[in-house]
Amino acid sequence: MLNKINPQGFPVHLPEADITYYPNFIAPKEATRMYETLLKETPWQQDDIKVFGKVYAQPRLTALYGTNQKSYSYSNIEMTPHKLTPLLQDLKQKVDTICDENFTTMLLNYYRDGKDSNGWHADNEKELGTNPVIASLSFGQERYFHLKHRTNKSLKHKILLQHGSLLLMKGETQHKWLHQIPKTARKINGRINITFRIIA
Ligand SMILES: O=C(O)CCC(=O)C(=O)O
Ligand SMILES: [Fe+2]
Repeated sequence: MLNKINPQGFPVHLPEADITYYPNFIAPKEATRMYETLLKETPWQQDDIKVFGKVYAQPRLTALYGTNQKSYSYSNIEMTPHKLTPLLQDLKQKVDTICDENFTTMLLNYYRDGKDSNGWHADNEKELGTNPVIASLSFGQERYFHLKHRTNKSLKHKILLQHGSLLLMKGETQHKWLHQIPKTARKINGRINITFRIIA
């Protein structure tokens, strides 16, 4: 199945970041088949998160998968990984190949509609090590991915993450920049995103 990826990537030119966007990483028809499978076979969960001492239901559904049993913690949530499905193994192989990495951990996010979102953050948890490599695969509804520099407020950027695309962030990106998927008032369909991470 490794022939099915399109390795054409475009650098996203931002200071103190190392980001590449592969708009057609997976062909649309195959990406649609994958979306349907992920939607159906994933044990989606909705966790509570604590923000400034108040408890909220996270505005999206998630699931964690891993090649090891190492848990992943963020926003006071600790997740233990499920074993990879055949589809996730295939996707990991494709993403490992293009990134020249050996990812261990996949965090799946399901944004059911425009009210689901992911607030400003960086993927800089200590289990990811320094300068973590994060690869992000998108399926379904296109959503904007916003980036803002942590200290230079004039530096911001947005990327429309299309169906079947891959976004690769590495180097100092997580230390210097924050990212989010904002809510939208538009009436939109669901989107599934998979971030590939390495937890040693
Ligand atoms: O949904 C996305 O594209 C981003 C997900 C994300 O930033 C994360 O899971 O850390
Ligand atoms: Fe993130």
